[in-house]
Amino acid sequence: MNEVKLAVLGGEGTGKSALTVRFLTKRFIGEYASNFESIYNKHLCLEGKQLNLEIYDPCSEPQKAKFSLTSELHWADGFVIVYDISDRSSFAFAKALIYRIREPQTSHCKRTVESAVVLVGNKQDLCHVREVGWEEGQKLAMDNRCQFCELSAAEQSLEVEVMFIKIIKDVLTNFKLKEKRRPSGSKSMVKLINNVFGKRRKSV
Ligand SMILES: Nc1nc2c(ncn2[C@@H]2O[C@H](COP(=O)(O)OP(=O)(O)OP(=O)(O)O)[C@@H](O)[C@H]2O)c(=O)[nH]1
Repeated sequence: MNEVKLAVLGGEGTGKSALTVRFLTKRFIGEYASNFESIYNKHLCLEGKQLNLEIYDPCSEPQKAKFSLTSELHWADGFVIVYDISDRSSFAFAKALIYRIREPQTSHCKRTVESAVVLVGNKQDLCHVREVGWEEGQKLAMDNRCQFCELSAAEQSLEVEVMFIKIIKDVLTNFKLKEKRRPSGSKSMVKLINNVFGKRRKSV
């Protein structure tokens, strides 16, 4: 069975827990205890395949967090990067997170395929006090090979579900790509021997 690990990251109060809980329970709960981190488990069936999903929702107080960003980056197969469209500083924070994920040392140390990332502009219901334009979010995402959407965890259950399902599918696609790129032990050895000796024989 496939194991998919997602980390939901972003600035304080952007709605990370609201999005996660909305996806898992279809409910919006106004306030969440934010002084502890959680890893949620969900069993899913996607396109006829069973998978085990883990979603990491971090703690906003760094001194209480068990993970450092570095370990989150290594743990997760995909990232949901959240900002609040009514809070410009949260967009700057999201940008820094995306740069960190896409930084060569991070993306290449154990990965043969780039991580799946979706940038989410949350609290779209607050668009009357918007500080970050839709185009800005879209551009940041495009420039860094991320998916992008704006939505409201408070008001849009379906959109939240679609966003999570999309990123999970992207992760599964990456798993397949990684599988293809991995040289499969004995087969590649046979290929190598054939190439070397095959060519020599031809030239004799
Ligand atoms: N208007 C509006 N408020 C939202 C939305 N999503 C979350 N909130 C509110 O934003 C506040 C923070 O939401 P959380 O889900 O706790 O955000 P968080 O990013 O997990 O917070 P920390 O863990 O403290 O960083 C809460 O008061 C939520 O009710 C949304 O889509 N619209």
